[in-house]
Amino acid sequence: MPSLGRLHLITDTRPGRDPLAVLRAALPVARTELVVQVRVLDDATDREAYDLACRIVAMCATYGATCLVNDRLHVALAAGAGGGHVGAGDLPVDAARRVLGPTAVLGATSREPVTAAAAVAAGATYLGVGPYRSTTTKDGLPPAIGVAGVRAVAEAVPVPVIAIGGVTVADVAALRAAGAYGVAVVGALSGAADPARATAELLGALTC
Ligand SMILES: Cc1ncc(COP(=O)(O)OP(=O)(O)O)c(N)n1
Ligand SMILES: Cc1ncsc1CCOP(=O)(O)O
Ligand SMILES: [Mg+2]
Repeated sequence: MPSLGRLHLITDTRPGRDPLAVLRAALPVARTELVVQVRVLDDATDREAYDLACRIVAMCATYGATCLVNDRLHVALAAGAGGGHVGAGDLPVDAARRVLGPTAVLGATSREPVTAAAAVAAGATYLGVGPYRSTTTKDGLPPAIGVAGVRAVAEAVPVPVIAIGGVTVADVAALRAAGAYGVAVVGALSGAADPARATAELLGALTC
């Protein structure tokens, strides 16, 4: 299984956003430390998801970065991605593992230690833990878990914990101190005036 990058960039495919431009800026900076998660809107077709995933798989390959696909594991397989990410409304983790096979990267969403440990037992190789803070990027999220919530999960599992939800560069030191291995972001890169610089700042905080 490949080692996991610490900076997870989740594609922002909302109207007016340009996920490929953000990726073109981030990839040369973060290279193997970048994990790109292809996340499309619910109303996107599988064809649209597949086309985007294929482009991102190819871009990642140039830099040794890992591409994962959110939710749609058949798209991950078809596009040759390194794995996928599932949450409560998606395939259960054990089923996702069967779909992806034994060597794929498989992320699972978790917000507390008991389900986190169960996800690892079912085959998750990392956990997306949050929301750390409230965020406007996704509707309908449960309350933020903060640093204490991230720490509780990190202490309970032997796999990398990736904190998600409203994460900015200013949060990274505290999250790392709480046991997070890395962070997943949408807005911190997609909304940045200079995504290359924002990538360098996040990476610096993650790897110091
Ligand atoms: C790294 C990471 N962590 C959590 C999530 C959220 O996944 P999920 O709960 O399935 O919600 P959607 O992203 O599918 O709306 C994630 N995608 N990545
Ligand atoms: C998909 C998802 N799941 C929990 S928070 C979130 C969105 C994170 O986006 P941002 O980094 O802009 O808060
Ligand atoms: Mg999901």
